[in-house]
Parts: sequence; structure tokens; C-alpha cells
Amino acid sequence: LDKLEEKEQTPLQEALNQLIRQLQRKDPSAFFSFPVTDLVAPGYSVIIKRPMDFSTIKEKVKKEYYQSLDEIKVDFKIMCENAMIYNKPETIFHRAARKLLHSGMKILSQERLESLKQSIT
Ligand SMILES: CC(=O)c1cc(-c2ccccc2)c2ncccn12
Repeated sequence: LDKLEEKEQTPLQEALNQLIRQLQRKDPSAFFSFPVTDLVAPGYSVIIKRPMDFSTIKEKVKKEYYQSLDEIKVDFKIMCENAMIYNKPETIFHRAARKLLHSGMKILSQERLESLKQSIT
């Protein structure tokens, strides 16, 4: 397939993208859409060892990095935890991360993922 022809999405990729859409709806300010830069967050790349954001997660889905639904939970948690490490508790980013992590853990709950897994096989 040349670059222009989008490859067919596997059922796993479709399920992952559906979860990401649900998670991104919980980030209405789009604080987590793209990588945090040292420009907006001084020293970020020194403090945060494993940067993560939704665009990177989507890229990893496209490259078939995730072999199961559960693996996205790891990157989602890192993304939220990074924001709670770098940003002080009283900031909008820290508060948004706490809220996103809480609602995201419901969306990525074991029972939700179990039922989604049934629909993939
Ligand atoms: C997620 C996060 O830590 C974050 C996102 C942003 C951000 C998101 C969208 C547009 C500009 C900055 C940010 N700015 C300063 C300090 C931290 N941040």
C-alpha cells in the first residue's frame, strides 16, 4: 500500500480508537491533545521522563503498538500522572489531570474492557 492509501483498521484498532474518543471527550479543554513543550512548560522534558498525550497514543494505535485493549491504560495513566507531577496541585492542569484520570479509569474499567473484548473476537 502506498502512503496515501489508509491501511484497513483491525477490530482492535477500531476498539482502541473508540476508547480514545470517549477519553478525549473528558478533556474538553484539549490540554492533553498534543505533547507538552518546554516552551509552554519550562523544564518539562527534564522533569518528565515518559511524556505522553492523546496524539501519541493515536499514533501508537495506528502503528499497531498496542497488542491488547489493556495496554492503552498504561499510557493513559502516565499521561495523567505526568501532569500531576509537573503541575502544582492548585493549577488547572493538575486539577484537569486528576479529573481526567478518575473518569478515564471508569471508561477503561475491567468490565468495560471485558465486554469490548467480546465484541472484537
Ligand atoms: C498537560 C499539561 O501539563 C499541560 C498542557 C498545557 C497546554 C495545553 C494546551 C495548550 C497549551 C498548553 C500546559 N501548559 C503549561 C503547563 C502544562 N501544560
